[in-house]
Parts: sequence; C-alpha cells; structure tokens
Amino acid sequence: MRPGHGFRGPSGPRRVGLGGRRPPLARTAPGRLSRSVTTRYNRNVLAPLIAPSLLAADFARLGEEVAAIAAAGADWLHLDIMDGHFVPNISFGPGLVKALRKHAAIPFDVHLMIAPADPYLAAFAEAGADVISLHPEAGPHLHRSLQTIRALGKKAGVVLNPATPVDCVAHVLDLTDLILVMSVNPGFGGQSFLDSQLPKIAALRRMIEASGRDIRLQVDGGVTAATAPRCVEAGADVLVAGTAVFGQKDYAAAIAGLRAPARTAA
Ligand SMILES: O=C(CO)[C@H](O)[C@H](O)COP(=O)(O)O
Repeated sequence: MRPGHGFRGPSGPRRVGLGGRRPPLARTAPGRLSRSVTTRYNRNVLAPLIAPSLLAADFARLGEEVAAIAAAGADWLHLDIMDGHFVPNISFGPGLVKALRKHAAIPFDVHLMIAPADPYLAAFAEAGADVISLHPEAGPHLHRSLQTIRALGKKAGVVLNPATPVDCVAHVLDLTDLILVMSVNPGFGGQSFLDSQLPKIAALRRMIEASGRDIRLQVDGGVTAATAPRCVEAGADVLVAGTAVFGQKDYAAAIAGLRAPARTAA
C-alpha cells in the first residue's frame, strides 16, 4: 500500500458515524484524514474517499484517463475485473492493471468479479493492486482467499452483492480491510442505485464500529451527487463512481461534487 491509502494506522483517526461523538475530520492529502478541520461533509460525517471506476473511462485512452483522474483529485482508482462467467460482462486482466500502474501513484482498488478468484490473486498483486476485493460466492473458501491476499501484502476486501446478507462477512472481520456494498447487480456501469442497500450499509457500519477494526466501507453502483450523501449518511466512507466521474467533462468538479455535495453545507 502506498502513502495516502486512506486506511488509518494503529493510532490514526477513526471515522465518525451518524450522531458521532468525535469532531468531524477533514481531508489534508489524497486518501488521508486529519483532525485539522478545513472542510467538512456535514456536522457528523466525514468526507468520503472517491474511487472513480475505470469501467466508464475511454478504453482507447486508458493511460491518459488514469493520469487525468489522479490529477483531478481521485483518492483511489477502482478497477473492475469481469470474467464473463461470474458476471455477464468481460473487462480486462492483470496485464492491463500492470500497464496502467505507471500512469498514477494513487492506490489501485481491484474488484474481482471472477470465479474462482484464488488462482489470480498473486497476478493482481504483482500487477500493482493495493486493495483486492472478492465475492464470497466466488468460492470456495472466503477465509482462505482473504488470508492469501493479506499474505501477498495487500489490503483484503469482501464484496456483498445486493442479495448477499451482511452475515457473510461477520466471521472474517479479522481478515478484512474493506467491505464493498454493491448497490447494483455487478457487471455493468450506468445502472440505477438500489435504495434497498442503504439499510445494509448502516448495518455494516454498526458491525464495523462494534468490532473496533480499521475497515473501510465502500459503495459501488449508481453513485451520483444525488445518491452519494445518502450512502455517506448511512455509513459509507469510500464511494466508487464510474459514469458520475468519467461521464463528465470536468473530472475534478465531478469528484469534488461527490465528496462534498452542496446540500451538506451545515
Ligand atoms: O462494479 C461495477 C459494475 O459491476 C462498476 O464499478 C459500477 O457499476 C460503477 O459504474 P456506475 O458508477 O456507472 O454505476
């Protein structure tokens, strides 16, 4: 994991939940949070990290797109790996991740929508992934997969599809650095946000706070300036957005709009 990854260190700052008891934290550098408050999302909730999804970028100019999104202030780059089997779409593999690595220094957040995933974990780690997330349904052993990702020196994530219950992650929290809530069925960008996932985000936030662990809570699918505040207020602290960033002319304005929507000026 490179500097500015957004995971707190042993004595670093913690996220404030709804009705949080700590003062709000602010962003001082990409992916970092500090108690020197200069901006705030609202009274009690931190500004989220923004991870634009490469799936919505111009595939004919990917190197330029990655450099542009980093220059525009993206905290992480989200890379969706699809196998045409686990999800009904095919995207790209570790070769492309490796080729893009030299175009930006921000963390690469790799979401594996492939089954099985285990045979490819080392390849994505070597390609330059910083976070590697996979689905419990990819099988066969989520616990072992997370152990493998950690052993490769990477942050390990668990992805919950819209129909996947929160309990799937309850017994692997000690091996989990990130939980990704899919707010669409995975496979395609440009879908509508599923409101049904908001209570799941809130439940996971409670689970994370109760565990006392440093676990990021990410949301992906249909995240826009309209849905972002609802995700953050439910407890998310990392937002993935494809269309809402790469589909806009001004990437920096799009990222800023997701991070601190006007309605949160409290
Ligand atoms: O994981 C994904 C699809 O499986 C994408 O990251 C997600 O759909 C982002 O696209 P958009 O923001 O346009 O909804």
